[in-house]
Amino acid sequence: MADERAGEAAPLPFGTVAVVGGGAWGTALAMVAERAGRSVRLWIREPEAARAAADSRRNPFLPGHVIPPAIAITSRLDAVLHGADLALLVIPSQFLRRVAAEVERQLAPGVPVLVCSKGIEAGTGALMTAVVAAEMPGRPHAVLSGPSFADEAAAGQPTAVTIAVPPTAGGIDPLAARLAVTMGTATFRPYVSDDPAGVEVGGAVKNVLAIACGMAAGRGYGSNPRAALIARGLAEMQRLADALGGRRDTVSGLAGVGDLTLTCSSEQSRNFSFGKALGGGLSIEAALAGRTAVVEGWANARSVTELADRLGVDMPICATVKAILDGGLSIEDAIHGLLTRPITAEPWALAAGVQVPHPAG
Ligand SMILES: NC(=O)c1ccc[n+]([C@@H]2O[C@H](COP(=O)([O-])OP(=O)(O)OC[C@H]3O[C@@H](n4cnc5c(N)ncnc54)[C@H](O)[C@@H]3O)[C@@H](O)[C@H]2O)c1
Ligand SMILES: O=P(O)(O)OC[C@H](O)CO
Repeated sequence: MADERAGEAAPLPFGTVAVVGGGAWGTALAMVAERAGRSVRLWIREPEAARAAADSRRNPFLPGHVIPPAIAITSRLDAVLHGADLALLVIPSQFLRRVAAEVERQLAPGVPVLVCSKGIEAGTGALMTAVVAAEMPGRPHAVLSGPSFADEAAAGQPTAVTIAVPPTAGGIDPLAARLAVTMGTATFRPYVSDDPAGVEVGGAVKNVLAIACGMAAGRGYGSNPRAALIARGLAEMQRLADALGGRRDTVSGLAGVGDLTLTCSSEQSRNFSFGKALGGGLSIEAALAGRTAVVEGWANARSVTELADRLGVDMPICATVKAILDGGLSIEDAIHGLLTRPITAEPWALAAGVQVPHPAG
């Protein structure tokens, strides 16, 4: 049988990539793009840190890695964006709006942006692509998410992610394939999707659930509670994705189950280790002390829960993490509260319309 794709031109990669955000993930993605053969510039916000990284080829946010000399590093946003034909936005979720607005003023019209932040904005409840759509009206955009510790991606360990572009009438927008070939290498494999909402919900909610798993580990709990939090957390992701117009099935993929299992089961996760410190008895201040790296789940426990409340979506684990972080609930009371909720059925049974018998008394 003839290959239906025979004769189709392969998507062309973008040649010059501006990476806006010089934390661990921005630096790792700059290294991935350089490895893929792109001309790469990296924007580090703090001038002194940018100068030091340009000289030493090291970034304290991503210790243990040497940044290839071919990657230009500067704190001048105009220099990074000038002549770029793709910009990656790799900014902590609560700062993305301001940076996106600044990039919009300096980036040539029509140049696409790939959002690599994970989170939901506090106050507005906006997904990261909604923030970009608002601050960069009409600009083509996509989101990259999935199970990807910066350290391992920078080291060239096999990593798979999802790149999602808003749907078009004709299937997956060709921009997704162009972005995939721009970033893809034999060790970094993007899959494409037309469901940014589903992908983004996975990336935002897993941060909160990783804090919950960390808290359980810090309390000395073993594998049963962690598996329960992962599986029931997935149900919360599915409900939120659904309510935001995404697909439940998307959260079964890399950006949902993939990232959830990664961050909920590894001490490498900043969210998990923050939760573990709290579970071990540290105060929030003590658990955050000395950290320069972002703990997205801390702000996102609130933004996810507020969004869920507004949409009428039941997300008891995320709400519990928020209540603990707000200081109103002890971890013991939280666990008791989650385990003694009214009996319910698993999500597929509920989706099939199964009636749940209420316990007597
Ligand atoms: N680190 C990872 O392994 C990883 C992997 C995938 C996705 N992400 C996501 O990437 C995003 C960036 O995280 P990271 O790990 O690169 O950050 P990081 O914790 O390594 O570094 C913090 C970053 O925040 C920047 N920053 C601090 N204050 C700022 C402000 N007011 N305005 C703009 N920027 C400010 C700093 O310059 C620095 O680049 C997050 O949404 C994170 O969830 C991280
Ligand atoms: O270290 P964390 O918890 O911020 O997780 C990093 C990445 O999001 C993992 O995919």
